[in-house]
Order: sequence, then structure tokens, then C-alpha cells
Amino acid sequence: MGTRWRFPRRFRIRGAAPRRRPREAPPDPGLPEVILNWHARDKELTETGMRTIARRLPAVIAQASRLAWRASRTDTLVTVGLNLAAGFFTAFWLLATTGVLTALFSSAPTPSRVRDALPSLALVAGAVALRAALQAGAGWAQARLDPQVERLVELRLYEATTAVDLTALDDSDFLDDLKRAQGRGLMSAPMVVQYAVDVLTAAVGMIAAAGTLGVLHPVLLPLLLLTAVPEGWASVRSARMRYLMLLSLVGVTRRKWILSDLMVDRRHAAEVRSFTMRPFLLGQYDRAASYQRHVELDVARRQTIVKITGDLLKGVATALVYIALGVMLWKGAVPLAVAGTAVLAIRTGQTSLANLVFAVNHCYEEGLYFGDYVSFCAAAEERIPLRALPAAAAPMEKRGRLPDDFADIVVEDVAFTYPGADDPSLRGVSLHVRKGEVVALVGENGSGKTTLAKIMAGLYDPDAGRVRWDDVPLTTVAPQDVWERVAVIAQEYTHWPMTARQNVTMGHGDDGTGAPGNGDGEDPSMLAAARASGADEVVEGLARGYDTLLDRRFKGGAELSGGQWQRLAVARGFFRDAPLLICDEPTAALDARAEHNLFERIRTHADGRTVLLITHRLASVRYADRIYVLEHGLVIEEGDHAALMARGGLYADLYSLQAAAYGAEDPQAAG
Ligand SMILES: Nc1ncnc2c1ncn2[C@@H]1O[C@H](COP(=O)(O)OP(=O)(O)OP(=O)(O)O)[C@@H](O)[C@H]1O
Repeated sequence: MGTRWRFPRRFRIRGAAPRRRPREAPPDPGLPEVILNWHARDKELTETGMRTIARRLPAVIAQASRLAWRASRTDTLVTVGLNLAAGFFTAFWLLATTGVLTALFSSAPTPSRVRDALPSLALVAGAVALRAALQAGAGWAQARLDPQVERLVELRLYEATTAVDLTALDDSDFLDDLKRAQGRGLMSAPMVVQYAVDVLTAAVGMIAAAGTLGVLHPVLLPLLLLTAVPEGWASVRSARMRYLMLLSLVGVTRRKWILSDLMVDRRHAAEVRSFTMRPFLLGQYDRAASYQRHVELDVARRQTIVKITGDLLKGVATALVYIALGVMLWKGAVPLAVAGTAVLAIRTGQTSLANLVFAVNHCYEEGLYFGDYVSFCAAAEERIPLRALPAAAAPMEKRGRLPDDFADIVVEDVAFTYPGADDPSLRGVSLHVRKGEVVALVGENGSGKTTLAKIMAGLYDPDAGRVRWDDVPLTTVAPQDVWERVAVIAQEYTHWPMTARQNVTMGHGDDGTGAPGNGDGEDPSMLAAARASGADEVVEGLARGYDTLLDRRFKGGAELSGGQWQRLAVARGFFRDAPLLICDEPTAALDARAEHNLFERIRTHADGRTVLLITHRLASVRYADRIYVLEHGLVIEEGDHAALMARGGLYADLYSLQAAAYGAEDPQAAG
């Protein structure tokens, strides 16, 4: 930390135009790609010239207009209408100024000159006041558009991500696009609308000033454009310098993000201390921050030089314009009053032009990121299964109707490979579950148990084979129908950052509006589920009972142990009034007593449900009606405990290993 930082020559930004390929900071192998996604468009931006911008800008503005229109027609119309009207009054006051100046520069005595100027002066004052009012109104309508646009784009994204086929979320390309759309893409939506309106506003102001000049004298119009060139040049050059800088900082910014996350997140706090990692992390952060500071200061210096050059050139151009104006005045080509108005119009036009260049630059940049968002949403919507859409939106030839309960669930020759995986996870699995049975899936890690359970729960569609509830294949019914009839206690469950009550009742008649519990008495079925899972003991220890927020990041929030969280997850599964209960390693974090109670409950069919049980605790599957043993995605053994032990295969091996671990002291373990 103490050594002096030396700014590496090779990372200096040489200028706006990338004559050489821009150098990137050294990559950080193995680190997340978040920042790369964030800056995904930088390279494209560095290679973009004014011609490309001009060619593509209309499409960007059209896209922004469609978005604003869908967000709020009224506010869009008001914004555009008021801006156009304000432009009209800009031209009007400029022209009215000629009347004032003509009266003031006449040869009459001063009092009568002032008197003559008064009507035009009143017109100027009225036009200026009206223009200000119109601009304020346009600003208000534009400010109202922002949150409406944000809501629209966020809803579209989250509606798609919560409905896409689960395989989409296993697809790394899809996840990359999602990150980009969710981060920079979402942010760009209100900005692209805002800059599109700014482009319009500045263009209208510019046209008003140019039109006025054209009316005053045709030669004045090209003079205005002459003063605009240096400003436009400086602005585009400066923006491209910024893009190059961002590009060169990708690696460093990424490292800084990761380091800052490690230093502030409470998940890492204990390890940061116990492994005395503080000086290391701070040192690394300081190194990255110093480098970034040097790059940014270097660019700031260059940008200042460009700005000064632009201003100097603009000064020269403006001087040339005024000289030309003087010559025209001298030669009698324009009267003095017109020359006075021309000066005003040139100044107004210059300001609008500077705003126009700025807005065009930014509108184009944000448009690129917004394009990422739009194409991601379209791709995600393609990946929503037709069956998941309401019948009216997606009429299918033959929609099945799932029975409310079932007599049999049959899995026939099911095969499945995760997207991008080399090997199939299931290679032709068949099994059946009758109503009221407890059926167990066992097998070593990675044998395909969870995958099979997910297919049976309607979360994935098999690549081959099918799953039927009685005669109805799951792929012919709306997935929601399946999910409503299945309760899953998953191996990896979510610690919902909500109240204890919501953690149990989640998704069951809860529309997310946060309606509190019924105060005097809790829902009896929730209490029963909590009792059955041992979650009632967890809640008793919480300061506000079922109303306690289970998230330490919020004031008054509580944190639970791993086993306590699992009890809540089990309660959530029991609470759902579903005929099929899938328990995937439901006891991994439970203490011995809670585990025993849970398995007892499952053994007695958990209140008449049919249970599919996945567990490595083989002592608990002895009572299952049937046990399927999986290996490498295939069922290799099937039968009840006694039959499988007698067979002497994989099940018998695994069971004997566990039983031996408990030794002869456990009379039950011998089977
Ligand atoms: N989302 C995924 N994407 C790609 N491959 C996956 C995914 N989930 C699981 N797999 C692979 O599928 C195979 C079966 O995994 P699965 O989770 O079904 O096994 P399991 O029998 O439940 O294992 P465990 O006993 O460890 O829970 C494994 O090889 C695993 O690597």
C-alpha cells in the first residue's frame, strides 16, 4: 500500500479516435462477468462515428417513442405537443424582437421611439412567458413519463423471467443476456425516452432559431451552422474518450465490485475477520482504485484540452460570423435591427445545437443498451411454454385437464439432458406411484434423483418419454395446474426474506400485497403444518412470533440457523394442500429429534398424502412401499427394503455401510 503508484504507459488513453486498438486492462480470470456485461457495448461505442449515429438514430427514437406511447399516451402527447409549441414561440419572440429593435433604432425622438417599441415589447414578453410556461409543462409531463416507463419495462422483464421454461435459466447464454438486460438495459429505458425528448426539444429550438435567421436573411443560416461545427466535434470526441476509458477500466472496475462485495457483505464478514483478510482486501482495493483514479484524471485532462480547443474554434467561428454580419451591415445588406435579432438568434441556435449534439450522443448510447433489453425480453417470451399462457392467449389443439387427485402417477421411459450438458441426467427411467403410497428414490450423488423429482413436479419437460397422472400426460396441461397439486420440500430451498408466517404460507392464497395475519388466531392449517415440522418451536423463540421478519438486513429482522430454516421449509411443504408431496433431502440440516419426527410423519403418509421421498438416510426409507435405486440416470433396482436387501445390490451395499457406521450398539440398524 505504501509504494508509489506508477501509471502504466500502456494503459494511457491516446485520444478519442481509436487509431490503434484500445488496450484493455488485464483480465481477471475466473471472476464473474458482471462488469463485462455492464460494459458490453463499450467497444461498439468506441468504433461509432457521427455517420453511424445519424443512420441509426431514427430507429432508436422510434423505439423510444413506442415505449413512451405504451407507458402513457397522454404524457407522451403532452410532452411532444408542448415542446413543439415552445419552439413556435421561440421563433415568434425572435421575430418580434426585430420589431422592438426597428422602433428603437429609428430616427424619431427617444420618447416616441420607446412608445413605438412598446407593442412589440409586449409581444416579446408574452411570447417569452408563454414559452417558459410551455417548457415547464413539457418538463412536468416528461417527469411523469419516467416512472411509468420504468414500471412498464420492469414488469415486462419480471413477467418473462418468472414464466420462462426452467431450462432457460440453466442456459448460460440466456443468463448472460438476462444480466445485461436487467442491469444496464433496465436503467437505459427511461433514459432513452428522456434523451429522445431532449433531441426533439433541442431540434425544435434549433429549427426555430434557424428558421428565424432564414427569414431575416438567407446567408445568416449557414453562418449559424459554421459556429456549431466546433462544438459538435468537441462533444463527440469527448464522449468517445469516455467510452475508451470505460473499456480500459473493465477489468479494474470488475475487481473493485467484487472486492467491495467481499468487504461489505455480512456473509463474508466472519471469514474476513477470522482469516485476517482485511489488510489484503483493503490493499487490493486501493491498488485498483488508484489505477482507476489515474486513468480518469488522464482522461479528464484530455477532455479539458478538447473542450478548450472546441471553445477556441467556436470563438473564432463566432468572430467570423460577427465580422460577416458587420460587413453585411456596412454594405447595407441587412438593417441594424435585423442584425441585432440575428445575434440573438445565433446565440439561441448555438445553445440548442449544443444540447442537440449532447442529446443525440446519449440517446444513441442508451438506445444500444435498451436494444439489449428489448431483444432479451423477446427471446425470453419465446421461451415461455405455450401451455403456461392463458387459454385465450394461446389456444392449443388439445389441452388436458389434470384430475384433482390421482389414482396413479406413471413415469414412462423418461430421458433428460440439461441444456449445454454433455451427458444426459436421465436415460430412460420408468416408475409408478399409486395414491397413498410412500415411494423412495435413492442413489449416490449425481445419479438423477432431484432431476427426476423436478420432472415429476412439472418443473422440467422430459426430452423423451412422459409422465402421466392417470391418463393425462403432464405436457398437455398448464404447468400451474401441476404446481398447484404438488408440494415440494426442495433440497435447496429459499430463505425468503419475509415474515415467518409468509415463509410458511408463501404462494398459497397470498397475492404478495403483504396482508398481515389474522391477529387473534392464526390459520389452523398453518399452525398444524408448523407443529408437524417443528417450525412452531422456532417461531416461539422469535420476538414477534409469526410476524417476525426473517432477514437481518432490516431493522428488527431475525436470523435463523440452518436447521431452523429447514423446519420452515418443511412447514411450507406440509401447509400446501396438495395430493403429492415431494421431499428432496428434507432433513439434511435437522437435529436427530426433528429428523426422527419428520420421518415418522412421512411414514404415516403425512395426513393421507402420497409421498415421493429422496434421502440418503437409508434407515428412513425402510418403511417405503417401494424403493427405486438410481445410478447414472437409470433405475437399476426396484422393490421394498426386504427385497432389495435380499438382492444384495447397490442398495444393500449402501444400507450396510450406513448400518455398520452405527455399529452393533444400535439394535435397529441391523435391519
Ligand atoms: N442445472 C443443471 N445443469 C446442468 N447439469 C445439472 C443441473 N442440475 C443437475 N445437473 C447434473 O445432472 C446430474 C443429476 O443431478 P441430480 O441433482 O438429479 O442428482 P441427485 O441424484 O439428486 O444428486 P444428489 O444426491 O447429490 O442430490 C448430475 O450429473 C448433475 O451434475
